[in-house]
Amino acid sequence: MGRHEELRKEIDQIDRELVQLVEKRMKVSTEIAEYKLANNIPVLDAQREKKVINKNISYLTDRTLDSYISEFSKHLMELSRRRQKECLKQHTKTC
Ligand SMILES: C=C(O[C@@H]1C=C(C(=O)O)C=C[C@H]1O)C(=O)O
Repeated sequence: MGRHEELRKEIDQIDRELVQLVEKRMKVSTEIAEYKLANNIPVLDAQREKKVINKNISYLTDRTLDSYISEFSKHLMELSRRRQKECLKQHTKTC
């Protein structure tokens, strides 16, 4: 196997793990949505999102990746909120 192929295999394995973790995160987010619905709490919590971004950046060892992780976290939470809203709207068993 050439080096390119070898590295792509590595990326594929990382993506598999990432997808599994994103799925897990989305499920927890959905549970939070249920709690919010029951307790009349809005989906967006801007303060919490700032903390999540800073926390995630702090996990990095490579400081040159700060802005990427900041952006990644923002995207992730945007999707998480979208999923929460979708679940609250439909309120089906799929969520
Ligand atoms: C999951 C929550 O809902 C929203 C999504 C967040 C996330 O995906 O981490 C964080 C804050 C909220 O805007 C939460 O309130 O914890």
